[in-house]
Amino acid sequence: MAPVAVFVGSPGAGKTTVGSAVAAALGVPFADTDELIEARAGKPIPEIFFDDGEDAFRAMERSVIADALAEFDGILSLGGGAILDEGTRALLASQNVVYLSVELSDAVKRVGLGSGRPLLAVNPRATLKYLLDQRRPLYASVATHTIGTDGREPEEIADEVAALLKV
Ligand SMILES: Nc1ncnc2c1ncn2[C@@H]1O[C@H](COP(=O)(O)OP(=O)(O)O)[C@@H](O)[C@H]1O
Ligand SMILES: O=C(O)C1=C[C@@H](OP(=O)(O)O)[C@@H](O)[C@H](O)C1
Ligand SMILES: [Mg+2]
Repeated sequence: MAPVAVFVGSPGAGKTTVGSAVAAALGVPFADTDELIEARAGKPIPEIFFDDGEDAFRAMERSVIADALAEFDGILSLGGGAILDEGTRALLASQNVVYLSVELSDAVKRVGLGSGRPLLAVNPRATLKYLLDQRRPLYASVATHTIGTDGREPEEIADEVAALLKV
């Protein structure tokens, strides 16, 4: 058993929103690793970062992703930083990976002032610029499909990805 597809991309790329819509369109289950991590840790992501630190979060993320890749048969959306971990990138090598790309301006608009992303709690625009510059090559290195999302509605993107995965 393995996921139908795994979604990667920056915070604000739409992994959670589009991944869930694609799962609904294909009639398969949806899971988001951020939710799986919160369930395993028994606390929200900002608390994990605050109490345990980013390294502990990444280790838990790698373990949750490894389990989901072995057991879960649906659409799996990852957190935006999952690909920073070399072990996680190695796990993705044999998977169908959809990279939702987004440029800075749309990413900033989408994450807005929303809470729940501890890395973007202070100066979100500058932080997102740094994250995007650092991570773009890593997203590209694990991607089997790259889908641009700038200026597009989630429904349109989900239709394109669902059609791609149906073939
Ligand atoms: N293509 C899009 N256009 C406009 N808003 C979007 C788009 N994709 C997602 N959003 C909105 O942006 C926010 C972040 O989306 P989310 O799916 O949580 O992204 P991610 O999981 O990649 O961080 C949500 O409020 C969502 O409704
Ligand atoms: O970019 C990151 O490092 C993170 C992105 C978040 O997921 P989203 O990309 O779904 O916002 C979440 O995993 C955590 O806050 C760390
Ligand atoms: Mg998400």
